[in-house]
Amino acid sequence: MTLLSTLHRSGHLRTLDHALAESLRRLDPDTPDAVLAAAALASLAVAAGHAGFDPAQPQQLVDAPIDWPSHETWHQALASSRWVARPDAGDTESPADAPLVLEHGLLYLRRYREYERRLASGLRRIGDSAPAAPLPPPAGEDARRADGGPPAPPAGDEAAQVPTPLANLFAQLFPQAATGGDLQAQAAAAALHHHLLLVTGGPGTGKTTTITRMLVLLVAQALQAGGAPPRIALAAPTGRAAERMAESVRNAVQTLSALGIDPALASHLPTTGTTLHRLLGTIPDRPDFRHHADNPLPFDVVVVDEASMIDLPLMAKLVEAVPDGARLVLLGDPDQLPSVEAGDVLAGILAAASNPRATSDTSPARGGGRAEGAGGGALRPAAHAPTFPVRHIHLARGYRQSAALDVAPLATAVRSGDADRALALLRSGQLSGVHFHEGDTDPLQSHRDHLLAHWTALADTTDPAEALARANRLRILTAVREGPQGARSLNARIEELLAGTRRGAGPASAAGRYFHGRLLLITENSYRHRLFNGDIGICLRSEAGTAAHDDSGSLMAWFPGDDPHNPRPFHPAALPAHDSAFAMTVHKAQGSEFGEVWLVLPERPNRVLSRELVYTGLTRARDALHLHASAAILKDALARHATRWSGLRQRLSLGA
Ligand SMILES: Nc1ncnc2c1ncn2[C@@H]1O[C@H](COP(=O)(O)OP(=O)(O)OP(=O)(O)O)[C@@H](O)[C@H]1O
Repeated sequence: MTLLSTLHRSGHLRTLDHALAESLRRLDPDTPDAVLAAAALASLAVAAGHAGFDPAQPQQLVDAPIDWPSHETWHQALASSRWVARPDAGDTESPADAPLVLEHGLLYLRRYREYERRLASGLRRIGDSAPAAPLPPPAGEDARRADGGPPAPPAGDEAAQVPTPLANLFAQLFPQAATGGDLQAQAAAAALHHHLLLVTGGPGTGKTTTITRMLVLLVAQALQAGGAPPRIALAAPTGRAAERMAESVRNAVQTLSALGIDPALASHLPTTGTTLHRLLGTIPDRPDFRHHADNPLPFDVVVVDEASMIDLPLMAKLVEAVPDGARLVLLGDPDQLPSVEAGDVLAGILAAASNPRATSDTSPARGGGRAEGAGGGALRPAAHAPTFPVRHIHLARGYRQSAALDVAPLATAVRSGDADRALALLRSGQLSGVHFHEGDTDPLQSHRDHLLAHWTALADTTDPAEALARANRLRILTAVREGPQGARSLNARIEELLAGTRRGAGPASAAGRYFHGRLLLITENSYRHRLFNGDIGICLRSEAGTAAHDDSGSLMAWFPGDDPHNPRPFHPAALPAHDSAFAMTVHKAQGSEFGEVWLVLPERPNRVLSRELVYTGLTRARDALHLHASAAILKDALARHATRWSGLRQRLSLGA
């Protein structure tokens, strides 16, 4: 049997993957089996979140006892195939008549190779655009970049090089900066010198606070130069994340008056955030946006939160829409799961940003081979000038103190894969708000009443904004969608339970029905509805319908809009693809926070389990964390990194 049919018959390929290979065979019946199978795997790889397929590690994509061709065999067949382009230079477009591209050891679907190329070139364009007031190179030091670009200050020195007219304001904003070592101050000062800035850190490390102060500095700089204040956009991949970011910025602005900052400066800061889709301008039924290279965004500074969630196509389109001379500031937590869709873009940028000769204080690269490094080190002093014009500062100190929840020590152990420490912390019961239900993988049985009380209470209100806010007070998060501990089966059970409650929101037969209080999760992007993968809504009957005993036609599904106080109603039958959202996967919960998180890991080992998944899940909790898992599964998860194949680091580092 050929490799293609082995993969197909064993159910490892999707219809789409197999159809691609079959169409190549139809066009040229002499196409070798190795090429057909690799084409199908390149298509499957994208669905698994990779930018391309690595023929040296097929078992990472398909975990089955298959007699794989050797890497050399595969490479030779691909390199000599008419379907596979091998561009001479990384920054040139690959020919449109070859659907596959072999580059940096990966086999790409052409479209994804082009996204990666366009992203790399867009990032370099932004980083290369000279700052408004370039700094002179420090005496005696060759600060010229290796690629001959404009002078860049040595990493870590920006806080000491704030231009004199801004020095007083800077000292007010960052009182600790004078003593040195204030990474928040360095990040803000870096924005004065760099157009491409990456500020990373875990929850509560002050990323938004820092960015707010950085924006005040940029406003002051523009005003002092006699210009208009910069036009600033705040954006995030999901509506919820955008809303959270804007709220944090508003909170940070309030603290400015205590520092004696002129309120007139802060008045130029935006008070609302937007999703990336809205920022770029969706066009109904099309994946393109209104803003692109030829119609750039009307902003001078674009700040994007939750950058780890952004996939390759979206990041490429964003970067191309950033106008020449504008700044792009990416905020994110590199220890979180990579984006659901293809990419792991943040990891690629971080890996390119970290200088191989610089000292790094933390995480080893995620996975091996061509998987990108996780980045995540503290400020990395450069031993020599980097070729990729980006500045990366990692904020390590947590500031958010919650008397209710002390999850930080656990998050640190999980992030570093220290299972013994994580288990000791969990078993000690000493972390406030953290509850370990060891060996109990069914919270619906062990904590039925508590959980049901939350969901039935959702049906007590008919005010959509209030209901959406209440819904966020508790969420079950799962590692997987299928299986007994998967989101799908938990949702089905929850709906059955709700159907049986007296006050209950649920219908007699829950499956597939819309009922008052049902939580919905959108599972595809719909530009027409402006509803996107991961958006959460709630079904509510109108005031009149509430008294009725049946689910009358007045039931609508409400989703957050631009204004959090004014959710948008949709007729349930007209919604894009969706599931219930009483329980949801950690992947879908990225960018959101919930009061109580009930994190349920599966009973059996699963390749999807990783330290990034557990870290992302537990850092979604604001007030309480309940972890349902066995010690063995937790150990298994923490031993694994979520790896992705991508050539972005090579493109950015090599300039190709
Ligand atoms: N240097 C600082 N000194 C004291 N408090 C700080 C400092 N920086 C931030 N904080 C406080 O820590 C809390 C978290 O800050 P912030 O919201 O900026 O963090 P974040 O990294 O953006 O968090 P998240 O990733 O969860 O959105 C806020 O209450 C903020 O006021």
